This record gives sequence, structure tokens and C-alpha cells, in this order.
Amino acid sequence: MSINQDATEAISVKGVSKEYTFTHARRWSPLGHWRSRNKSSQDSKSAGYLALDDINFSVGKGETVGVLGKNGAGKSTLLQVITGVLQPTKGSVNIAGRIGALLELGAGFNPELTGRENIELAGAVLGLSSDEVRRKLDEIIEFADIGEFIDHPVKTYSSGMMVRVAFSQQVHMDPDVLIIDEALSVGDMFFQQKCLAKIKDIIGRGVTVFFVSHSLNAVKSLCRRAILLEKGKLVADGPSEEVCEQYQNSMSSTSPEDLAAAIAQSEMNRSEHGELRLHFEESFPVLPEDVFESTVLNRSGGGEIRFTGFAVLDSSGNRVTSIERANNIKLRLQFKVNSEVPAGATIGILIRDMHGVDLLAYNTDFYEAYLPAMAAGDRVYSLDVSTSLPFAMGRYSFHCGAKPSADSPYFYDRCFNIGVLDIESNPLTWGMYGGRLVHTPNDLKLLVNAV
Ligand SMILES: Nc1ncnc2c1ncn2[C@@H]1O[C@H](COP(=O)(O)OP(=O)(O)OP(=O)(O)O)[C@@H](O)[C@H]1O
Repeated sequence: MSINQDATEAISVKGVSKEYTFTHARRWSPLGHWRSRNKSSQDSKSAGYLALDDINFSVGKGETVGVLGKNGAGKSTLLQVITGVLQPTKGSVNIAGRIGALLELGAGFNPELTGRENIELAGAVLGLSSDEVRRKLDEIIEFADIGEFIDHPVKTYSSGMMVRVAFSQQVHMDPDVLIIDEALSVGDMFFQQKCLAKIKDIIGRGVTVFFVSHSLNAVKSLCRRAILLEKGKLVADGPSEEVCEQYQNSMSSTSPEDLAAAIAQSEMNRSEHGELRLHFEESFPVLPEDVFESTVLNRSGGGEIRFTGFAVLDSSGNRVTSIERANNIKLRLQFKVNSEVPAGATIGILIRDMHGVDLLAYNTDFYEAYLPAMAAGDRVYSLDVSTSLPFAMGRYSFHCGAKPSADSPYFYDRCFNIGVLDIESNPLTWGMYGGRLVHTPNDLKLLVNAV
């Protein structure tokens, strides 16, 4: 890794590959134990394991990029190569400016020293003067907020305390590039919120942030851009909402085994609860299928059920794409059945804000209602959700999915971006409140029309 203050790119990764050989098969965790990897040392010994395969990308100064990928995809390895903890087998990494990294929990801490001493040491290692360190120390300790433990040896810390001190130290050292690996998932909820606010503040100051997380909402709300790793390869690089969808689709299964397990599960659900009764096409105007096809941006699933139309209807039953307030509206979703579907399927509608962050979902399963067995055919089925959306002014997008059972990874059909609704006025103004949800109604109902 080389550090270049003048570059316009904050991070530049060129042709980077990383092969693990037997000597790296296990790594020492600063928490005091050998951390074994999900790939066994035997595998590594026999062949060497290509954890990163010819990775190329660059991150501009001030950009915030999320890194996504399944377990073992190579995310941590990439971060370690970028921060210089690991040497790439091939390729090069350039970083412009001072890098702050939050990788493995408490990495870099000396377990025998206290939290305070570790912070002082880290400041000295980064080349800060003792005055600078002293000035920052108070801020760091205040943000970490672990009380008298700051003067206890780090080896006595809980994982939550460790992440508090590590995070606080890294974000207060004025990094030009901040690298974060899932660290937030360790702290408690309150501290996670505090960290997210701090990261937003840092992003606002133009610091480059490179962020690994399994929380798609965190990636979507913090990062405009995301990259996706699969088995050590970079398979997507683009707007975070699109990359998150691609990642979600890659997590959905299309395997016959998962389908069989999901159907068995749905049978159990059905025996306990009621079934939905659905309208057929005769009773509803059919929404144009070609419009639906061209609206959907991203689709996956086995195709047994296929969505064909979506509309938001106002209280008079008119189709709308913008509305003053979303009171007493109906979300109408239509679909066909392409091959026989056993009873028990569930359908969900998800609503996201314009940053792609999930806000609200309706799922037939939440109401313990399941679809009946349906035969293949050209009939169009309609599901209506009558509701009032508690949202402030803004644009909202709709997404839908049909599964054999609620917790199955198998989708019959999954469609992202089936429609948008502009809400034109904010019914409640709570001072300077800038959130997207304005109130929580107590009368949300899912109404399914009886045949
Ligand atoms: N020190 C190591 N020796 C041998 N193999 C390793 C080592 N570290 C990681 N691996 C292997 O390299 C691959 C990538 O691991 P990495 O930790 O980078 O994935 P990840 O995407 O961060 O996964 P997770 O989300 O589970 O943390 C995995 O198959 C892993 O088993």
C-alpha cells in the first residue's frame, strides 16, 4: 500500500488478488484467541485459496462506498488489503491521506494497557503531538462513554466496550479515509445510532468512507455507491440501491430443495390459520401488464406466480401516482399463476423512501392469511391492501414478492420498483422534524376482498 496526499482518488485498487496459503490459514485475534475461518485450514493447505480475484476500482475523495457480499465473499480481506494489514498477492493499492480503520474488534489495542493508554499510543503512532492527543482524548473518552473502565486494561473489556473505544478513537483522529467493517453491529442500539450520526457527520465533512455492512438499510442511507463481491470477484459497482437489489436477488434461492422445504412449511402454516380469498379478473379492471413489465427494474424468482399489475387507488378508486395525503388509499397488486401453486403462499408489498431505505411492509403472513391452492391459467388475481400511509411529503417506491412461505428464501416472483407515489403535502409539521414518518396510525388493516 502506498499513501499519496495529492491524488484526486482517495482509494485506488488495481488488479488486486489475494491468495491465502497454509501459513495464513488462521489469524490471531487481538481478543486473545485464534480466529478460525469458515474455509478450513485443510483447504487452504492443499491448494491455496483465492479470496480476492483481480479486483479493480477506485473511490473518489469524499465518496462513501458500501461493500456488500455473502459470508466469505472476501469483504474483510479486501479491507485488510486496503488498510495494509495484509499484502496482496498481486496488484496494488493507493491511499490518499491518513487512513482510519475499524476492522476486527479492537485490532491494534494492546490488551495489557488501559483504554486511555491505548488511545494515547494510537495518537502517537499516527504522528499527533502530545498536545493534540490530549485535546482529543477528552472527546474520545466522552464519546466512548464507558465510565471508569477507560482506566482499566483493555483485556477486561466486554466486546461492546471495545467497539465503543475503538470507534471513538478512529473517528476522532481526523482521518481522510475511514474504513469500517461491520463494527457497528457489536454495540448496543443506542451506541449504533450515535455511531451512524457520527459517520454522517464525518461524511458531511468530506471524509472518504468505505463501509462493509450486512445492513442494506445502513448502506443505502449512508452510501450513494456500493460494490458487491462474490467469491472474491467484484460483480457489481454502481448506485447503492441497485447493488443492494442485486445482492438481495442473489440471496434468493431458486433451488428445488428450498422450494420443497418452503411448501412443506406453508402447509403447516395453513393448518393453523385462515386462507385469503381473492378476486378474479372479472370483478376488477385489469391493470396493463406491459406497463408493469416496463416499470419493474429488477426481477427474480421461479415464476410459478407472476405479478402483472400494480396501482395505488385513491379513496374514490381512481388510479394515482401523486396524492395530497395518502389517507384511505388502496394498493392493488395483480398476478397470474403460471404453474400450480399449493395453498399457503404469502405476498408482500414493501415501501421505500427515495434513498431506497425500507419504511413499511405489508405481508399477508403478518395477518396470518395465506393464499389458497391455485391452478395454472390466464386468470388474473387481485390483492387489495386498504391503508393510510403515515408518510411526510416525498416520493416513495413500491416493491413486491410472492413466496411459498414467509421465512423461505425461495421466491415465486420478486419485483423491485413496481411503482412510485408522490405525497404532496405533509399533514403534520412537528417543528423542525425532518423524518419521513409523520405519525403511526392505529388502524392499519389488510382487507382482502371476498370472492
Ligand atoms: N487467514 C486466512 N486463511 C485462509 N483463508 C482465509 C483467511 N482469511 C479468510 N480466508 C478465506 O477467504 C475467504 C474470504 O474471507 P473474508 O473474511 O474476506 O470474507 P468476508 O466477505 O469478510 O466474510 P464474512 O462476511 O463472513 O466476514 C473465505 O473463504 C475465508 O474462509
